[in-house]
Formats: sequence, structure tokens, C-alpha cells
Amino acid sequence: MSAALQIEELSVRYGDSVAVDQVSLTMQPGECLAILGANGAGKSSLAAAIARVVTSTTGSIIIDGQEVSAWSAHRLVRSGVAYLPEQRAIFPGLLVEENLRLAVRRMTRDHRRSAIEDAFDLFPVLRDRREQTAATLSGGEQQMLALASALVTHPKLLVCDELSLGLAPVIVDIVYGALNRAREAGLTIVLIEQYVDKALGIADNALIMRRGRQVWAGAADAARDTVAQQYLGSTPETDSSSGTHPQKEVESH
Ligand SMILES: Nc1ncnc2c1ncn2[C@@H]1O[C@H](COP(=O)(O)OP(=O)(O)OP(=O)(O)O)[C@@H](O)[C@H]1O
Repeated sequence: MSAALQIEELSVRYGDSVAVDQVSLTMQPGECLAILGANGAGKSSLAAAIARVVTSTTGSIIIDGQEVSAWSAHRLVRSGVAYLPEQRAIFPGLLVEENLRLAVRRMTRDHRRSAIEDAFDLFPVLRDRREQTAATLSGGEQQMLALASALVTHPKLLVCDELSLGLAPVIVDIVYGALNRAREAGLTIVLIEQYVDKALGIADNALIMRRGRQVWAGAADAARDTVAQQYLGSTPETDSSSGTHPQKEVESH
């Protein structure tokens, strides 16, 4: 079986500056990978490069066995790659239901109807607000709409950038609950997240970036116990004295 996502020596440049420096990773189908790192580490640039929204890249991106590094972002979406950027991916001037209708427009009529109902089942608050303009939703509701719009298309790969940004903890729990259910149903997820404990709570593996480079990669449990603290200065929820060691030290500090 092909890897769901394989990246080889991917670099992203903005003019003379290198935001992502030769990152390589492989994800199996159904895997959830957390990409962690401090501000400016290059996480968003990596996510945007995977989604082909940023195209000033070198290296290789292979999704489901297909080299996509020359594809347009549009073509990638049509092939089943959903990308939720940091800025919420909604049409603010449209109603909630219109947003969802746009998301499912390529489905058959019957499927469209049930997919929209699935979105409302996922986030019932959206059903109550179906006639409301998306711009007038709260930040949390907008993020739910963005996530629902992505999930109802049944993507094969979901790339999420800072889902929890600016959301109240209770809303973060709701959004992550939905994401976790999608993961359990087999969705492959790249999760960019500052909220380390939340990301590691659902991720299988983690990759930690620093100044554009990958500095550590391994199991999420190992990241939680040791590396998150070391590189990000966060306090893990779990006891860090458990002695788990990083699986792969890419660069020593
Ligand atoms: N469009 C751009 N033009 C020029 N430089 C950029 C651009 N986008 C990002 N950068 C730079 O690239 C580097 C990596 O930024 P990026 O946003 O990818 O990091 P990040 O880890 O996602 O940070 P944050 O968590 O703050 O969003 C930073 O130095 C940033 O200033």
C-alpha cells in the first residue's frame, strides 16, 4: 500500500529566506501527525506547501503514490486533499447552509442532502444557525463550519493549521472531538497546532520543527513525555519522569 503522504526534502522559500528547510516525512493511511514548533518554526509554511497553496518549494510531495509537487491547489482539492488554513476557510458572506452546499457541490443530489445533514449532526449548533450569514457566527462556530465543510467531502487527507487558534477551551474540545471521530474513522490528518497537549492527545506521531528544520520525529507519546517539554517549554499533562526517549533525534542542541 502507498504511503498516504510522503515528503522528501521539502523546502519553502520566501525570496531569500528559507521557511522550511529540507523536511522529509512519511505518513501511513489513517495516521495523525502533529507538527509542532514555536512561532516562526515553519509549520504553516509546511502545511501550505503540502496543500500547494504555497508553491515556492523544492523537493517532493507524494500523496497516495502520486507525485503532486507540480499540481495546483485546486487539483489537489479535487483529488481529496482538504486544507484548513489558519484563517478560517469559510465564505463569510454566504449563509451557513450555502457554505455547506458549496462544499458538497460535486456530490450527487442525494448525497449532497445527507452530507449536509451529517455536518449538522457533527455540529448541531450549525443546524440552528443554517440561515445565518457565516460572518456573523462566533469564532468557534466559524471554525466548526470550516471543519464540517472539509469533513463532509470525505477527504483522504486533511491538513489543519491551528484549529484551536483563538477558541475558548470548551469549543476547542468540541472541535477536537469531531476531529478525533474523523481520525477514528480512518482519516489521515496533518495537524499543525500550538496547543501541544491537545495535538498530542489525538496524534499517533509528532514532528517538531525549529527554524524551518525538523529537529525531532517519533511517537506522540514520546513527544508528550520528553520532547515537547524540551523544545517547546510546555508542561506535559502526563508525568515526564516515565523515561520515554525520543525515537529519532534529527539534530542535537
Ligand atoms: N508570505 C511570507 N512571506 C515572507 N516570509 C514569510 C511568509 N510566511 C511566513 N514567512 C516567514 O517564514 C517563517 C516561517 O513562518 P511560518 O508561519 O511558516 O511559521 P509557523 O511555525 O507556522 O509560525 P506561527 O506558529 O507563528 O504561525 C517565518 O520566519 C515567517 O516570518
